[in-house]
Amino acid sequence: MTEAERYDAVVIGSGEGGKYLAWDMAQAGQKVAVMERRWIGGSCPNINCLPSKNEIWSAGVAHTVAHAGEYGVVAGPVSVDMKTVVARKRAMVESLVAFHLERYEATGAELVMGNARLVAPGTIQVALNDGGMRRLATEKLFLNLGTHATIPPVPGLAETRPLTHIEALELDRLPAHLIVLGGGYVGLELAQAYRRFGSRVTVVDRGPRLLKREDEDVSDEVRLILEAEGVEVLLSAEVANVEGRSAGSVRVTVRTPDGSRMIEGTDILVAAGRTPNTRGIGLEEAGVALTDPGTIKVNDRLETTAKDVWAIGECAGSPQFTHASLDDFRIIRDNLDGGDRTTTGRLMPYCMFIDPPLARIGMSEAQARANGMDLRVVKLPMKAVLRTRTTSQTAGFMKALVDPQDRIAGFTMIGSEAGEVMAVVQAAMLGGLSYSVLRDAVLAHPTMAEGLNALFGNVAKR
Ligand SMILES: Cc1cc2nc3c(=O)[nH]c(=O)nc-3n(C[C@H](O)[C@H](O)[C@H](O)COP(=O)(O)OP(=O)(O)OC[C@H]3O[C@@H](n4cnc5c(N)ncnc54)[C@H](O)[C@@H]3O)c2cc1C
Ligand SMILES: NC(=O)c1ccc[n+]([C@@H]2O[C@H](COP(=O)([O-])OP(=O)(O)OC[C@H]3O[C@@H](n4cnc5c(N)ncnc54)[C@H](O)[C@@H]3O)[C@@H](O)[C@H]2O)c1
Repeated sequence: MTEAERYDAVVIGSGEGGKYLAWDMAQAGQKVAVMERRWIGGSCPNINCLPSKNEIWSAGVAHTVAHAGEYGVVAGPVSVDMKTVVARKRAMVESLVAFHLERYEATGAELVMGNARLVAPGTIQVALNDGGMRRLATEKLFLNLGTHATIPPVPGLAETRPLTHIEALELDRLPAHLIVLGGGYVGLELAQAYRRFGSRVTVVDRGPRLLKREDEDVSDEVRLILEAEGVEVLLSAEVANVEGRSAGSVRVTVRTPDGSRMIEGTDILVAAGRTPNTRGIGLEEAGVALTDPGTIKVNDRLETTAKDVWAIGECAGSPQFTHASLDDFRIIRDNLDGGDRTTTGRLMPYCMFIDPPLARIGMSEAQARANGMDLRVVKLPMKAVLRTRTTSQTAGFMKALVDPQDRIAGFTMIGSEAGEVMAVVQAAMLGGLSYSVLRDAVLAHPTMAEGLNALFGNVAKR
């Protein structure tokens, strides 16, 4: 066996947090290597966030053009060329990969393309993609392994060769009837996009409502928005079996409270949650314990059960967002620098990119009530925000929770520009400001954020 090459730090997986950590440590003069088996820069730029938002934007353009007449603009019949949709996305991904390669070059972090596994504590073996093997020994090890789409153990499902988000974002043809298994983030974003491209779309979820982490009024509004565009939504629908072949003909038998039903489609997309990439790579043998769902066991400083081994992002059970993985990097970096930062209590915003988008920061109303919190809840329909009258985007609402000390405990918005408006509220929350600051701020007219004046104007005084 060849002697291991020595490194100060090795990162397995070039996801968001891992690559920033590698670049940061390498720039500080350390000898750092990043092992990546496929996606240079991780999932976000290659197969997840940015490719999906790219194609969702194309779908939005199709929708706008199809509805141009409502705005007095005369356009001809609309058709979508999926080959061009995918080509635009691929060009973006290529440019992002090039950007990442430049960062590796500039920082001096070494990118090693291959499949890595731990063969002993602190020793990693990489099966190189272009053949051969390398062994690296490291002082510090960072695991940024990510997750992959879960294929639920539904009889016949795997045999249909279902699409996951990866293949769905590479489709250069339009499915005639796309069945989407799972009404969460991935399922709903892609369901609306494919509906806008021109597919018939049916979403099947076993839960009694969409987006179970959100309040019921939020789930109901999202469902109304999607159904208004012709997306069929089947809830409390347990999938009994699936037959056929995706990209051809699939038959999905579902059991609902109203009895069994068969849905026939041409393609099936599985969007039923994620499974960590933590099995079979020697983690437990090297003292890195896993939790029951297979995420890496970490404390609130993202330290694993093994000495000098940290975990980052989805494989560490962090919230499944790119910005969470990025913040994991900051926590580890600052603690290595003598700081004392933890993941406890961090504010984690998110935005689901259906149109109009759903954004949330802080608590939901249901969470607050379950915690017995004494909160004032205020709501404002988006049609009360005058900007929406100018754009005809009146669907949705804003909702805020205000605590007894007049601080904002949570904010949810379904509406145009929701992610941007949420950032304003987030800044107020981070600053510990009273809700009255947003109620009384002079906000530019007519903007979506201007609605915050009226929303917080509804808070009853104590
Ligand atoms: C369709 C979709 C859309 C999304 N959209 C958004 C969004 O809009 N906004 C948002 O915030 N989040 C979004 N997410 C979630 C987001 O993409 C992830 O939370 C984010 O990319 C963080 O990932 P990570 O850092 O944990 O790991 P990843 O970025 O997944 O990186 C892990 C890397 O490790 C590599 N790897 C794993 N095992 C090995 C091994 N043994 N050897 C070598 N390499 C290995 C993998 O190839 C991968 O590149 C979306 C997810 C999906 C599925
Ligand atoms: N815009 C964003 O930030 C964005 C976009 C996409 C994904 N993501 C992240 O990725 C994560 C994973 O997304 P996801 O959509 O795969 O998971 P999810 O957890 O959001 O939704 C999965 C859905 O599938 C349903 N489901 C599971 N098994 C089923 C079965 N056998 N039959 C019918 N329904 C079933 C669940 O009830 C749930 O509603 C999200 O939680 C999110 O954190 C974020």
